[in-house]
Amino acid sequence: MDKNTRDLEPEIERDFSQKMSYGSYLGLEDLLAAQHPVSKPEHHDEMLFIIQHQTSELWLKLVLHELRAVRARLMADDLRTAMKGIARIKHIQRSLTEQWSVLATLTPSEYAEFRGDLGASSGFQSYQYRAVEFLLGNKNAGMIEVFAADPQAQALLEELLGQTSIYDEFIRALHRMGYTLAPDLLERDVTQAHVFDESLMQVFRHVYENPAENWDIYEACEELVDLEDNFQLWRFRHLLTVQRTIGMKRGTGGSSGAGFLKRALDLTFFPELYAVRTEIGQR
Ligand code: HEM
Ligand SMILES: N[C@@H](CC(=O)c1ccccc1NC=O)C(=O)O
Repeated sequence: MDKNTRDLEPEIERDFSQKMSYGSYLGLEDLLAAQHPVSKPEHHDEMLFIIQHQTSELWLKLVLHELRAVRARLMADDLRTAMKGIARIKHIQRSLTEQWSVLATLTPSEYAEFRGDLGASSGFQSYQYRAVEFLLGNKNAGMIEVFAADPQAQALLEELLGQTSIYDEFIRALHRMGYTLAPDLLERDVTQAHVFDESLMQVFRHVYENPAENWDIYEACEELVDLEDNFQLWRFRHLLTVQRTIGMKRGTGGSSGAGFLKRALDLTFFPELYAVRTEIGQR
C-alpha cells in the first residue's frame, strides 16, 4: 500500500443510476434532512438535542416492533422465541441508557440558551414511549389526551389500550400450561394498568422455589425482570440528566419537572415478579 491509500478494487460497484444504493435503500435523503433546529440564531448544541431524541425514537420504533412480535409468540405458546425478542430489546435498552452520557455533555448554560425555543414541546408527548409502556402493561388512558392533535398517534395508542400487554399474554400462557390463576386476573379489563395479583405471585413462588421443574417459565420470569430493571434505569438516567440540566424548574410540557419524573420510578410493570423475592424460602 502506497501513500497510506487503499486502492479501489476494479469490481467495486460505482454506477448506481439504475441500481439500489446504500442511501436509497436506507432512505437517507429523508432521514438526514429531518433535523430542523428552531433556535435563531441557530444554537450549536440544538443539533445534539435533536439527534439524541431522533435516535431514541428510532430505537423505540424497533422496541415496539419487537414487543408486538413477542406478544404474538406468547399468544402461540412459543415461549422460547418470545424470549429471543426480549433478549434483543434488552440490548436496545442498554444502548438507550448509555446514550444519556452524550446529552450529559450539554451544560445547563448551553441548554438555557435554546430551551425557550422549544415552547410547550416535551418528551411527555412521545407516543412511541407511551406505546411501549402500554405494551408492557402500564396502561393510562389519560396519557392519550395530549395526542388529540395527532390522530395517527391517538389511534395507535387507543388500539394498544384495548389490546392485551405482553404480561397479560404471559399470564394467559401460564394458565394454558395448567398453572392456577384467579379468574379475575384472566378476565381483567385490559384498558387499565395491571395491578398486583396474589394468585400470580403464588404461581411465581412455586416456580422460584422449584426452578428445575419449571425451567422455561423461571427463565422467562428473569428475562421480564431484566426488562423492567432496564426500563427503570433509563427513567433514572433521564431524571438525573434533567436534574443536572434544569434543576427543579418546571417542564416545558407543564409538569412540575423532576418531581413528576421521580414518581414514574414508583410505577411497576411486573409487580408480582418483585414481590415474589420477599416470599422465597419464607413459610
Ligand atoms: C436536557 C434533556 C432533557 C430534559 C431537561 C428533559 C426534561 C423532561 C421533563 C421536565 C419532563 C416532564 C414533562 C414536562 O413537563 O416536560 C420530561 C418527560 C419526558 N422526557 Fe425528557 N428531558 C430531556 C431529554 C429527553 C430525551 C433525550 C428523551 C428521549 C426520548 C426524553 C423523553 C422523555 C419522555 C418519554 C418523557 C415522559 C416521561 C414520563 O411520562 O414519565 N427526554 N422530560
Ligand atoms: N421537557 C424539557 C424539554 C425537553 O427535554 C424536550 C423538548 C422537546 C422535545 C423533547 C424533549 N425531551 C424530553 O422531554 C424541558 O422542560 O426542558
